Amino acid sequence: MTDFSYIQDFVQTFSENISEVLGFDITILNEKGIRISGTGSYKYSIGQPSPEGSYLRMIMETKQPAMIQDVMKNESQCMSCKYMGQCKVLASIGFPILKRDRAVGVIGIMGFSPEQKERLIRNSDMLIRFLHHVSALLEKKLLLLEYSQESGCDAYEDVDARKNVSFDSIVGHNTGLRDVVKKAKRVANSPSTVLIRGDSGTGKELLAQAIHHESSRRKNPFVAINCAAIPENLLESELFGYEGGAFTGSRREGSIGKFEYANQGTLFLDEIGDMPLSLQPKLLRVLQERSIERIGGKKIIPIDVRVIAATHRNLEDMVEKGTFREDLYYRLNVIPLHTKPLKERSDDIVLLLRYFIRKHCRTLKINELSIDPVLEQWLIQYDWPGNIRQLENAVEYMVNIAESNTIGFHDLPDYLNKQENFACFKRGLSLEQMVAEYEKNILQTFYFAEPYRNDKEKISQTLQISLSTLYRKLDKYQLV
Ligand SMILES: Nc1ncnc2c1ncn2[C@@H]1O[C@H](COP(=O)(O)OP(=O)(O)OP(=O)(O)O)[C@@H](O)[C@H]1O
Repeated sequence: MTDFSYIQDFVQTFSENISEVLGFDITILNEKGIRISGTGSYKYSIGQPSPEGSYLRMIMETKQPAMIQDVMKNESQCMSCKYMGQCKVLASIGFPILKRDRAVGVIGIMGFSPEQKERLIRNSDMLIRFLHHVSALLEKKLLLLEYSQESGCDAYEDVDARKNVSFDSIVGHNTGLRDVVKKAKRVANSPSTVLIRGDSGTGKELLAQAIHHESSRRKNPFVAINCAAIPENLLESELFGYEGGAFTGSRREGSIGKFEYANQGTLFLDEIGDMPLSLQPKLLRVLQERSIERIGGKKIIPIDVRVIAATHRNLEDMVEKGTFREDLYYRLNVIPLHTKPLKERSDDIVLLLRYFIRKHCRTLKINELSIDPVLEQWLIQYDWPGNIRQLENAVEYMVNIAESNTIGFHDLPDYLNKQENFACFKRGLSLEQMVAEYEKNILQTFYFAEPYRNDKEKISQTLQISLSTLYRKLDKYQLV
C-alpha cells in the first residue's frame, strides 16, 4: 500500500525547494486526489481533495504527462473540472507518479502569471524531463518506505516515528496495559483531546500512533512534535506557521505549521509539560476555537486536528507551582491514559524480550536466537529505569553481539550490571541489604529457571553450598 502521509514533511519541503528554484508553484496529489503538498495558494488546501475532473486527476487516469498551454482555451482537458470558470492557472505541466507502474499520485508545475506561462511553454521539454526525475525519486522513496515497513527495518528515517502501528503492535498481556489499550480503543474515533502520562520509554508515542491509525483519521497525517526539543523562540512558528516576512530570517513565502500539516489527522504534542508558559494561552485558544492564526498573519484558518498530548511530568504539581496553566491542563486532560513503568509490569518482560529478539534478528537477517533461561530470569528482575526503550536497546545490543545461537550473560551490555548496583544504592539500602537482595536474585534465578528449575541438588552443587544451606536460604527469602 502506498501512503504519502508517511513522507508528508519530506514531500512538502521538497515541493517548496523545487518551487523556489524553478520559480513556479508546485502541487502534488495522492492517488485519491487529495492534495498532499503545495506551495503558494495551494498550501491552504493541503489535506483537501482537489477538484473533481481536474486535469491533474486526469493524468493519474491516463498515466501520461500532459501540458496545458492555455487553460481558458483548453476545453478538452479542463472542461470537466468544476472550477473551470474560477481557475487562476494560466499554464501547467503535470506528470504522473508511478509505483511499479501503478499511478499513485501526480505532480504539477503551475504558472499563474503571463511571465510564468511564457517561461513554462518555452522550457516545457526541460521541465518534463525534470518532472520525470522527480517522479522517479518519489517512487524510490515510496518503495524504500514499503521495504522498511515490510522488513521492520528502519531504512527510511521518517518511518521510525510513524510506523503503521495498530493496537496489535502494543505487546503485552499485563492487565493494566490491556485496560489502557481497551480505553484507548473506545476513544480512538472521538475528537476529544487525550493526555497520556507515563515515564520515558513506556510507550506513550506508540499508544498515540495506535489511536491515530485505528481512528477514522488514519488516512491523514500523524504529526509528532517534541515540545522539549525545540527552542522556545522556534516552537511557536513550528506549531502555528508564519506568513512571509513575519520576522527577520523568515522565508519570503512563509511556512505552514504542524497544526496545518496535521489537518484532518492527529497532532501528537510530546513532552507537553515542557511547553513554555508564554505559548500555553495560544495553544489553549487553538484547542478551544479549532482555528489558528499564523505568526504575522491576519487570517483565521479553521483546522480539524485531533490532539494527543503526552508527558512524564507531574502536571498537577506544575499547576500548583504556576509553571503550567490550570485551564490548559483541564482542556488537555479530557481523556487521561497512563502507561505504567516496566518494573510494574514485569510479567510482560518475557513477551517483550521474545518480540524484540525476533524483530532485531529479522533486521540482521539471521535465524532467531534463543536466550539463556538464567539470563531471562535476571532480565525479569532488573529495574529497567529506561523502561521498554532501554529493554529494546539492550536486546538490540545483545542480538548484534551474540556469538552463538543463544544469548547469554556475557552478551549483556556492561551498563546494565552497573546500573543494577546503582539502583540498589539509590534506594538507600545498606550493604547487608544489598548483598541479601543480590543473593535472593541469584537463588530465585536458579530456582525458577531451566535447566535448574526446582532441582535443589543440582543448584547446591552449582553454587557450591550444602543442600541444608540452600534450604535455609530458600526459606529465608520465602522462595519455597
Ligand atoms: N508495549 C510495547 N510493545 C512493543 N514495543 C513497545 C511497547 N511500548 C513501547 N515500545 C517501544 O519502545 C520504544 C519507546 O516507546 P515510545 O517512544 O512510545 O515511549 P515514550 O513513552 O513516548 O517515550 P518518551 O517519553 O521518552 O518519548 C519504541 O521503540 C516503542 O515502539
